[in-house]
Amino acid sequence: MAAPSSIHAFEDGHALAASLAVRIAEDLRAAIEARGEASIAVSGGSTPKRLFERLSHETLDWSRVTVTLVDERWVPDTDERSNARMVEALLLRHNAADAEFVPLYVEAATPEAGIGEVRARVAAMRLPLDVVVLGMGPDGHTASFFPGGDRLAEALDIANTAQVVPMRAPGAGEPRITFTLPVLLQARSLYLHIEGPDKRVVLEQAEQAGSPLPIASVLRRAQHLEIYWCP
Ligand SMILES: O=C1O[C@H](COP(=O)(O)O)[C@@H](O)[C@H](O)[C@H]1O
Repeated sequence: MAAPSSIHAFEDGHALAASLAVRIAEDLRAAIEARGEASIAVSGGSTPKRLFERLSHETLDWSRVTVTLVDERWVPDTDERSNARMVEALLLRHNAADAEFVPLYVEAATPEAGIGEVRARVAAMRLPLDVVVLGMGPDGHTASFFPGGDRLAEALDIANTAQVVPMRAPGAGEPRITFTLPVLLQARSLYLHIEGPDKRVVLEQAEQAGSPLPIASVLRRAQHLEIYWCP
């Protein structure tokens, strides 16, 4: 692997979530101290649930924090598949209820039709993001960088100036929208949160030279990546 990365292994998901929540809260407090505000982009899927629960109890000035997602499924937040729905249900409550949320879904039939509005939302955010927490699917996708994605090359292009792009892929279910790799890599703190032995195997495959797995692009390009894992 070309990029420096650190792996933090925990005995279970509870210990991992407790530790990562403390770490993220430190990052957010430091950003508020330095710039008066903080931003975080989190992943969807099932893995971050415990993390969101722990993070929502962290004590910091959440009214100065903007929360968004690294990617979204093109469904409204009334849909069980919505990543925003999970963030709203598990993260934006308790102490974190005061945070501002910037969803990546807008009311449009397709991500291609809604991309202009989403880009305007994202343009209103101060970049770089302070914290990005990536996940990874068993197929090696991260954010919505799916194997076989119709815009995968565009999304992974380090020279791409677009901040978000639509994405469709055989393994993605519904159409998606995703932050591009350059935006995610610019984060001041970049984490990868994965759980389970199968995902550790996928990670090891991605670490092999020339791996075509989308997560391998993150491993190769990240200036510094903190990997949080438990069996
Ligand atoms: O669809 C998605 O999947 C990945 C991984 O999800 P998990 O359920 O295996 O934890 C997630 O990182 C991504 O944000 C999400 O849109």
